Amino acid sequence: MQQTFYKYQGTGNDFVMIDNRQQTFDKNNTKLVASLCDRRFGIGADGLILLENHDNLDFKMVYYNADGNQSSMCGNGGRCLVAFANQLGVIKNKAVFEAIDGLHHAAINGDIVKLQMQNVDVIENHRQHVFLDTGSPHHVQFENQIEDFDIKTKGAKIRYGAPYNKAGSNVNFVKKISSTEFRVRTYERGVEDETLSCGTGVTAVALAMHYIGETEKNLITLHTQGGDLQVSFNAENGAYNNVWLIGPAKLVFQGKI
Ligand SMILES: N[C@@H](CCC[C@H](N)C(=O)O)C(=O)O
Repeated sequence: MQQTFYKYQGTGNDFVMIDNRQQTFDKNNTKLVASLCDRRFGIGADGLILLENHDNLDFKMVYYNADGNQSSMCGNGGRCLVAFANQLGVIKNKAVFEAIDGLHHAAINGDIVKLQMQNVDVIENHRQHVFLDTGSPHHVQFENQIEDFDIKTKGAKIRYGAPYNKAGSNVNFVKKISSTEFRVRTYERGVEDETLSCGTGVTAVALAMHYIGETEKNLITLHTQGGDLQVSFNAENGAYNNVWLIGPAKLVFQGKI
């Protein structure tokens, strides 16, 4: 049976979207997911997302990295899924859905999708980096030569090294532009390369920069390779709530597999 797929992107972080409300997709087929995400032999994407029915909420998000494995939360993917649900008529401009890290509220206005992220109350401030989990694990460190830097090699070394080892972490390199603007490049676990943008990654950078005193603002613009995102939050004694990831999410094309 042929299956319709949709390709979405959020600041260049791109995803294959499948409406799996009828449970027609072969969910445990890692090779199939990886082959659909392959940029030469497949559709090409950083990840694949299933939109599924939920008993009490608008829908459920099931996220796979480009390597074909289910993974932790994807912020840009969540924003793209909200745009997809809106396009399908599953929601009308507002959503509450379940992802692997819990419940998410979201709102869509034109191309702009606002996604509420999980509260963060544990942030590790190490000598050379900050580590936190914003739904996915993120290592954050400064890099002044950020424009001219081998993200893939340097990112992989950190991602596979101690203390992360096989389970790994996403790795974000940051340059401060001002107290409201930071430049970010991200090496993504499960893609095992730089992606043009990472939603949980820029969220981690915004909270980390506030936590270590690089900013006192609570609305931060993050410049990624694929465009600009914003993160807003409330800070209370080193803990963060009411965290929102804001930016564009767009349909690129659709087809049949
Ligand atoms: N692109 C993502 C992050 C996806 C999850 C990540 N690759 C992992 O396995 O931790 C985002 O926008 O948040």
